[in-house]
Amino acid sequence: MNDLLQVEHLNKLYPGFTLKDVSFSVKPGHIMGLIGKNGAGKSTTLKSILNMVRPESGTVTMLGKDFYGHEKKCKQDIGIVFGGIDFYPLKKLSAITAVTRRFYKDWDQERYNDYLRQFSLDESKQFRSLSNGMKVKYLLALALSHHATLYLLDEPTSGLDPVSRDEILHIFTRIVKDGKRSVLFSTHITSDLDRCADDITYIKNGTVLKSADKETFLHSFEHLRTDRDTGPLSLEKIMLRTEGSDIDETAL
Ligand SMILES: Nc1ncnc2c1ncn2[C@@H]1O[C@H](COP(=O)(O)OP(=O)(O)OP(=O)(O)O)[C@@H](O)[C@H]1O
Repeated sequence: MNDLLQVEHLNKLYPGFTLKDVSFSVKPGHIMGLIGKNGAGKSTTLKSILNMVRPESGTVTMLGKDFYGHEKKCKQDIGIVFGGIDFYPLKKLSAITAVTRRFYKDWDQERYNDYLRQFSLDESKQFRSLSNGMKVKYLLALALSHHATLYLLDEPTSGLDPVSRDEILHIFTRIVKDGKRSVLFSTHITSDLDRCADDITYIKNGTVLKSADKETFLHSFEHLRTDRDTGPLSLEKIMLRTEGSDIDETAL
């Protein structure tokens, strides 16, 4: 089966920041984690893929189609979550859902109601009155309720307590289990990826440092290991050492 997402040579120029030649692909049945420190370009990558910001160049093939040429059709088949966007802050959840539901041909009200219950969401509340974690859960409930094939999620677990994070990671694992769907999500919480990711893409200063299946990825950072490391390096250690901020606590 073909990759569900192929990103090739994506470039986006902001004053003071450039996303440079970003390429990677997501296989069906896989969960890919997008890591990188604050300001590395994770959100810009996801936004450029989705044409939420217009990239200078590059191609995005989604579910076998050129995304920029078939945006409307492709969007039916993808679930998207972007944190930090308080759209319709004064609207009640029920009103936002009513608009969303109309957009998706494959909207599944029963599944949506199940997620409302599972996430303890009250539809009569205004979006702005939700806690940050509840906002993320609500956006996830929308993204998960129209039988998408590909999920593109910007920090979907940030702001969630450990129990809720666990719940969400289980949902991701369940989604990809049939081998036909995929999840791409950015995160700072590398332990979430230790637990559920098949593949990792590491963005540093706007470029892809490494994109590979987790085993190959971890192996390619073996050179960062020191004599004091007993086991393989965790993703967190890899990031800390790559970014040059791995403080030796025994030296303090
Ligand atoms: N609309 C914009 N105009 C100008 N610069 C922007 C814009 N959006 C993002 N940037 C810049 O692009 C760079 C990458 O930002 P981005 O949000 O992609 O990083 P990130 O890896 O998602 O960071 P974080 O982990 O903090 O969310 C930053 O320097 C940011 O200031």
